[in-house]
Amino acid sequence: MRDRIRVREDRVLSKGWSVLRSVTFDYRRRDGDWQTMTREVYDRGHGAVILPYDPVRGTVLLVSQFRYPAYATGHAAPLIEAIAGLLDDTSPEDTIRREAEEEAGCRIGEARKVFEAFMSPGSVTEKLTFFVAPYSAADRVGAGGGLAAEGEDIEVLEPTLEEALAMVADGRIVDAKTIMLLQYVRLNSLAG
Ligand SMILES: Nc1nc2c(ncn2[C@@H]2O[C@H](COP(=O)(O)OP(=O)(O)O[C@H]3O[C@H](CO)[C@@H](O)[C@H](O)[C@@H]3O)[C@@H](O)[C@H]2O)c(=O)[nH]1
Ligand SMILES: [Mg+2]
Repeated sequence: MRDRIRVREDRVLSKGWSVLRSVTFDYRRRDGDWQTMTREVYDRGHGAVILPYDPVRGTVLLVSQFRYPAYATGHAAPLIEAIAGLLDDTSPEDTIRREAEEEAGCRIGEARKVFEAFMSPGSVTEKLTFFVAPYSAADRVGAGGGLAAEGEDIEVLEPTLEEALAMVADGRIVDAKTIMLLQYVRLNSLAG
């Protein structure tokens, strides 16, 4: 694609927690014609996400937390999600270990990377790296809850995989990364 894209202007519209740019570029269509377009691009870095599953008890570890952007669209309940975090200059593997301890008080042993995915590629640069890992009750070494100083107020949930999939079906789980990992664990028969 590189010979089909010429960036004309790259302008920062907003630089706060994240960076919002407006990029104007020429794009050579498949039929050879050039077209100029402008796209807003939201950059908040990359992230990583993990779903710990207990192969013996058939449970998964999830977290529940208030998400203002979801609330603003009318989703009043806290979001039930897989454990996730922004990379903050660390590798995806180190990030999911740190986040599993901080958010869910869970020590992660061997984690398996299962795929990477852009979650909203029309406007958001973020790519998520997805992991699963077996855990047992003995790996729950802390209370979790997240970092209160950063505004995190996280509840740890431990449903069975069946219960979690039922929550996807009835709309109690509406977070894409979480649905993807629950389905991965089901498709690969990892948690019963
Ligand atoms: N001050 C401030 N803090 C923010 C802002 N946005 C996020 N934060 C804080 O930054 C921290 C980010 O926490 P992480 O656990 O590292 O990230 P996350 O919010 O859980 O993000 C994960 O889930 C997202 C949603 O699915 C993913 O987009 C992301 O990649 C990651 O996987 C939280 O304390 C959050 O409150 C902001 O605009 N301003
Ligand atoms: Mg998080």
